[in-house]
Amino acid sequence: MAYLELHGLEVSFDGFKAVNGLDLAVERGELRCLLGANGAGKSTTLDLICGRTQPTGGRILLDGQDITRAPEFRRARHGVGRKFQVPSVFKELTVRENLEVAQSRHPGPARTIRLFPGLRLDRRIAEVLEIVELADELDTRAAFLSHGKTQWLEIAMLLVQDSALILMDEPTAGMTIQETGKTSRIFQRLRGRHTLIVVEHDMGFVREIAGTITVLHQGKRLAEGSIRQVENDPKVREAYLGSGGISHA
Ligand SMILES: Nc1ncnc2c1ncn2[C@@H]1O[C@H](COP(=O)(O)OP(=O)(O)OP(=O)(O)O)[C@@H](O)[C@H]1O
Repeated sequence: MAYLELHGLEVSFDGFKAVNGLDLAVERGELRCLLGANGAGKSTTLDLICGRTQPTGGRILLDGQDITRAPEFRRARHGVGRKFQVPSVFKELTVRENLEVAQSRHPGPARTIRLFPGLRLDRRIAEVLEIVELADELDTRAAFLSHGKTQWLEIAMLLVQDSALILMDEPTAGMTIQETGKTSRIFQRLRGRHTLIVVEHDMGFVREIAGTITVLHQGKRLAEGSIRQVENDPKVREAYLGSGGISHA
């Protein structure tokens, strides 16, 4: 049994099936990319997994437990974390304060380390700051962070909550090439420690990070495999016909 399983998942908005019998299996520690043309159902799939949208059919199993009807807050307690395109950091708080607030929502054992006299930092926060390369911004107010750093802070907020399954919608949108490169390094560090499902249009980024890619089309799984396999899949080529192919999605 895979860590996350979707079986015949379905959601209908006024009769329109945005997700239409979707089957998906993601192993623990995997980094899975979801691709598909506009309107294919990618964001809606993330909404269904995190509980923001209730399905009209099918089942969602997380670590063997049926969470199909579980409310969003309970899924968050089970370790489902969602990062949206618009960051939800507290602009008036510093990086450190944002992480402390995030952690206080899901407190783990208190593990503090001494940085220098008088300043103690939770060990997990210190680890996460290294992962997202924000250790130098500890006392910077979030309002003054660049776009990329704000996105990494939000990822860090999910990490300090020990989210086991992290869902991200276009994490590199609006980033510079350098920021995208750094995001790819961050994701490589997360691989194996967290399970990630990433909706992304930037194919250069997908090439750098992806193991297995799932291509959605009209709310269903159209293809799955390595980047080479999906790029060469005739069904994928046909679905992207007119849009310049998957590399230009
Ligand atoms: N709450 C809603 N009510 C009605 N229709 C919706 C709702 N949410 C999504 N849809 C429709 O469902 C379809 C799938 O939308 P979704 O946002 O999941 O696509 P997507 O693959 O993420 O596309 P994009 O790449 O453009 O973000 C679209 O046709 C969209 O208009």
